[in-house]
Amino acid sequence: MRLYLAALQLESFRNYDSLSIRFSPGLNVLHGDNAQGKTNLLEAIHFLATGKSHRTSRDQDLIQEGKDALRARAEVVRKTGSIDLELQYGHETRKQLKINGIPERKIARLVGSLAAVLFSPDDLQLLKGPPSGRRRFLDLELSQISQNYLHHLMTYNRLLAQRNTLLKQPVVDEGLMAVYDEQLVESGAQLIVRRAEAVRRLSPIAARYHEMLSDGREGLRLAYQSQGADEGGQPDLLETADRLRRALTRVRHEERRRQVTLVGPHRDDLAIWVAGRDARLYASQGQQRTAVLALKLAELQFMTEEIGEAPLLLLDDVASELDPHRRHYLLAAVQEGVQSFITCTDLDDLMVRQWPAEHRLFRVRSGTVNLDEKGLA
Ligand SMILES: Nc1ncnc2c1ncn2[C@@H]1O[C@H](COP(=O)(O)OP(=O)(O)OP(=O)(O)O)[C@@H](O)[C@H]1O
Repeated sequence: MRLYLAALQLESFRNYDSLSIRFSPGLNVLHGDNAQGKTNLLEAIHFLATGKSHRTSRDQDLIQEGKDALRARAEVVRKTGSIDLELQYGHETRKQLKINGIPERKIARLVGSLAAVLFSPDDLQLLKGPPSGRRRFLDLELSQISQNYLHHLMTYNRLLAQRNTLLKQPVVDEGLMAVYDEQLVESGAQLIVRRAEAVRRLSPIAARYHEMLSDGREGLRLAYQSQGADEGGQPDLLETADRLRRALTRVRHEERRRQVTLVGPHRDDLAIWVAGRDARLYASQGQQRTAVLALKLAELQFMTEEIGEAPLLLLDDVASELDPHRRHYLLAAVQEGVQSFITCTDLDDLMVRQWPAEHRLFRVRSGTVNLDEKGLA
């Protein structure tokens, strides 16, 4: 089973003035020159799935230049029925969510409507880039399958910001600090336990994909690295909270000196080993591509298992970044009962002959999207 996006409407979103479009439940190819709006379209889908853009943390950037507010609306088909999802956001108004026409107070209520795995050229930096990218990879995946996780993540981030502000005061209020510490430990332990469990499950799935992609030559292993968890073990909530509490006590003086919170899930990392070596340090270009692809395919499978339906697969110009062998595996995933959206400037990169019958080809040109009736034939 898969969930799918049947229709999308945009108003004043990036370079889309007004757009209304219906998609294939199978493959959707978005073809056009550079800077026409292909990525903006995937960004809109990601925005509806997660409440956030995948490439900016500044929501204002999404509003069309010269306009006051944007609107994005999706018709999502799930096995339980269809869902009408709407997000509005303005320079003067905060983000507003409606599900089936009913306003929801919390954006976190988005979880459970639309889910997506996005793969863009930036992801190729996942291995060699800073740990924040790898934490984000885990957070995005878990936030989309669990409202509870998203709730803890938002709580943790808020507490962390408050605690860091407190640490910067000339005189630290010890009573308040003790309260923050306890709350931070509580939500932090939740994040660590959920992330570590997800990594434990992702590891063998990613290893399987990796083995296929490297013709069985190289093994891949993932581990969650945290001061609050045993590497590889299955952490227990109380034990993790205890560890975190002890770690906070240990770094107490150092934190006062540096005026920032030094332990917790915001400092953790996802370790990736390829052929027994730390890929974050040693992976070659080719090894990085293979490992990232294996991670993304594993994410898709893991989310499918968790949600009970395959999420959307959004591929932003990645086919051109991969060699034919890796591309073949990626495109095979596209055909296995997943609704996918692929942007490209050159259709030849997509190995058109292998495409399933259930597809639509769209031409994207300066903020307009037109269905090409001939399709990929
Ligand atoms: N807030 C905005 N208001 C209006 N136009 C915008 C806004 N943000 C971006 N754009 C425009 O959107 C276009 C970029 O679109 P997009 O990033 O989707 O390109 P693309 O079609 O994916 O191209 P490429 O193949 O180069 O990635 C640019 O012309 C840019 O000026």
